[in-house]
Amino acid sequence: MKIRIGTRGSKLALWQAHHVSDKLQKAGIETEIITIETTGDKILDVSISKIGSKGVFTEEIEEQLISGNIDIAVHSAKDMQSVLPEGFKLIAFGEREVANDVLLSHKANLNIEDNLVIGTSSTRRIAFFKHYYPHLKTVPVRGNLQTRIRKMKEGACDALLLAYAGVHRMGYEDMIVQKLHVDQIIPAVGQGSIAIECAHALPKEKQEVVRNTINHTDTEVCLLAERAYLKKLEGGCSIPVFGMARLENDLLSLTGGIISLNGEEIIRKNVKKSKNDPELIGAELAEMVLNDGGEKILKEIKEQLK
Ligand SMILES: NCc1[nH]cc(CCC(=O)O)c1CC(=O)O
Repeated sequence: MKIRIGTRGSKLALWQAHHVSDKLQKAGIETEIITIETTGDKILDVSISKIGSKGVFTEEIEEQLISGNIDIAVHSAKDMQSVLPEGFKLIAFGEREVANDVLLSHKANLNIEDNLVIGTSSTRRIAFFKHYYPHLKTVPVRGNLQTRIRKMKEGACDALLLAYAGVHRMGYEDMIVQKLHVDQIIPAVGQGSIAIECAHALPKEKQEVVRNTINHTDTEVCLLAERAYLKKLEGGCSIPVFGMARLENDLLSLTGGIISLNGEEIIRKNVKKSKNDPELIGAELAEMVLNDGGEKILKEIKEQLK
């Protein structure tokens, strides 16, 4: 059996594809990595929230899954919409890394109390920073990690706000100047984990081999809860919705919410229950968040992003 793995061409995406490929090879399975360029990779000058988040990084990859050119696609879990297009599913989640965000800079001795310019295009990060660090200015910086670092060094900003997972995978840990705490700057749903997508039509034996080799059960339970929450919030990646689940023995603790674009209003809730039905926990959290002011914030954000 040979598994053909589709991936975007960024260094981070390739790292993730090779990570999955190595695991499959260690399990005795032959692999091949196929790089696919997506619309999201081509459009670098426009913020993702403006080109529309739906599938800009996935559409071309899904075409290859349907045509059978590739068997599976490797993605960052947090880049995946909560509802996949008809005919596709996620069959495995890789073990999650530390999920927090970090500030990265080429300048030593930066202090978050200083008047820094922070590079980020994420509405969630911008809103959280407006809330907790109102003295800081944010500027949009797009592109893959290497491009963003180059733009920072050229003077676009003092520091970048990024997921630790990507920074770690790319080996830029020595540039981390501050770790943000997950209880304060709550990560995006799925942050730090890898998701494997396939077409429903992929032969069952291949699906099983991939799932058995790659899936990390504890991570999967957490991500099912988080993604069920995201689904109810109708959160595309441009909506500052956040959520992170953790296992505490047999209990699943899911904290999540929504923050207004200007950072002024935050709704943050927690549901902790038996891990047996993670999707129910996600749905329950969504109901609490929506009923307790989240619905109003969500409506306002959709108006503002139009
Ligand atoms: N939105 C881009 C993206 N998708 C996944 C990661 C990092 C890796 C991960 O969270 O798994 C990043 C970069 C970032 O947010 O800093």
